[in-house]
Amino acid sequence: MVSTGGSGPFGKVKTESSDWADMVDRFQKSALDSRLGIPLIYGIDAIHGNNSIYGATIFPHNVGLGATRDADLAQKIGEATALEVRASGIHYTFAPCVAVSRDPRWGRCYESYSEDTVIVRKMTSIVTGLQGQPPPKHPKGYPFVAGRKNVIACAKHFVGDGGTDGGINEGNTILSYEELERIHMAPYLDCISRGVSTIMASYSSWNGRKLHADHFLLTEVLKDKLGFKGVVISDWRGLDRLSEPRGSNYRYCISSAINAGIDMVMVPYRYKLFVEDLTSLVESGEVQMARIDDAIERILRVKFAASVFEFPFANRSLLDTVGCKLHRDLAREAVRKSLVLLKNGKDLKNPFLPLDRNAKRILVAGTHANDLGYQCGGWTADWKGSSGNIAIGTTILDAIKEAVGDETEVVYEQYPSTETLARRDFSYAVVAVGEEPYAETLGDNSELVIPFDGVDLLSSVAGCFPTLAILISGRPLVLEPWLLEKIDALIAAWLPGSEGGGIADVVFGDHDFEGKLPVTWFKRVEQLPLHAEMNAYDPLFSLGFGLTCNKE
Ligand SMILES: OC[C@@H]1[C@@H](O)[C@H](O)[C@@H](O)c2nc(CNc3ccccc3)cn21
Repeated sequence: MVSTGGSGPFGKVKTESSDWADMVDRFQKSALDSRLGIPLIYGIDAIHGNNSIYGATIFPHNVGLGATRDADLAQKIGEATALEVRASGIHYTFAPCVAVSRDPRWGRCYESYSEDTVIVRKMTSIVTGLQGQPPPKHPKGYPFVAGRKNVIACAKHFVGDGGTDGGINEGNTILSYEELERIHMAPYLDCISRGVSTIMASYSSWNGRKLHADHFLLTEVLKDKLGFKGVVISDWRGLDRLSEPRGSNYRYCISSAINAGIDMVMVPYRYKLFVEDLTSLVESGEVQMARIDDAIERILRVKFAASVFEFPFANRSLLDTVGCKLHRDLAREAVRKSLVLLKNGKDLKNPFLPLDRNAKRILVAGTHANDLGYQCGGWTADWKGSSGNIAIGTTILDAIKEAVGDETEVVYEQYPSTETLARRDFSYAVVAVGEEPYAETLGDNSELVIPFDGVDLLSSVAGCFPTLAILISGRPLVLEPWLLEKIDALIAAWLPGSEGGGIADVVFGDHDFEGKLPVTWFKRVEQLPLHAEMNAYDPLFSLGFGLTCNKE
């Protein structure tokens, strides 16, 4: 069973882990009472913590983790996420996304660790965190889940989801097989070596062929050549997208996908029709029983590996791990390490950061200074996320207030008034601007400008006071030279999640900046796609760029 887009226990807005455990266990009891008594697995998109559940630790989205390049950190985040997911009775997360995002216009770029395959490959360590470390002699290609504190993982979306033409979500990746293998397929070999239990097919196409119906890539390459012995799962209504109009000729769609190598299908609505049609296809011989046997064998293999036969129900002893200090401290460390310092002072001899925590009076402003939903981004609480107190955590404003000295006055105005801008008694200003949360195609964007009049806000404040700009976004956005000149310092904070304290830790000098750009920062959208492998590479900030505060 699958929860997507915020679906969960009925009747509750801020559902908690125990509510989910109650719900999943009820479904599980029905499964065990069925004819064969085979336990179900319950899946959810726990992609930056157990992000659908209120009170869960919300980690930075993958683009921020890519800026850390820290494989050990990613593994620890996987371990923490697995605990919080199992506490809610859920066995399976549709994570990690190992897309190699080659164009920031893509609405899912923040789910990708990097435009650089090497960085994405490094961050697949999260699979080991989620599932556990396979023993040395574990057979290659076979799924592995260590125990009740681990979850079934899902590498997605196979293959080339981040390489579509124009960054169009669910679009077409136009590459030779060699380029597809080198750029987009490489991280899957690492996931398979780590014992990943499932791999999700991409909605996108390769050279005009839909991945969900591509026998060559799903079976001949993934299963035969790479030896993957886990489950290939479809995306949500991925089969419906195999025909036009979407969902028509469903029997043909089912036949194409199952024969291509899809083993498990996400059918949220028309599941009865699915069962009828597939049964009919097997009876007619259009789908061979051997294909069904292969799919069932893989599904049972994952369920046995995940010990759901032995332990089908929620492990409620883990409930006290949800949002615990250990996990929040880990998330705060991840935030610290993800921040990329793009500008520090109007000349190198006068660095602007770290800020004076004992300044007399500071102004905090901007749409993203006091909005937990904005700093968490999409796939938080529900599918596309939202503004407001949708999680438990610390906003940038909260963090600044906690970090400054007792004598320091913090004045907060989302949009500073003319009276405030006319004052001359602020030591400096911190202005947080950025994108509103988005998911999938809703995030496709070819302008990539800072929304909510963020540029005007930055300009008006920086025209009055020394100003640190913090950009909360899933990707690089347009930064005009005049604006860069006007502000005193600039941090790319990506989508940091619940622990805004990590930003204050670095801004006030308790820790230095470590983050390096995981993606190219373009000058103009007309340059796109623009990545470090290209000959004509003229970015505003290169892949790997990032300043530090210390002199050496
Ligand atoms: O949530 C399940 C999957 C997810 O794992 C995939 O990465 C993603 O491509 C995906 N998209 C949908 C469809 N999105 C949706 C959003 C709100 C309500 C219903 C469906 C589901 N899923």
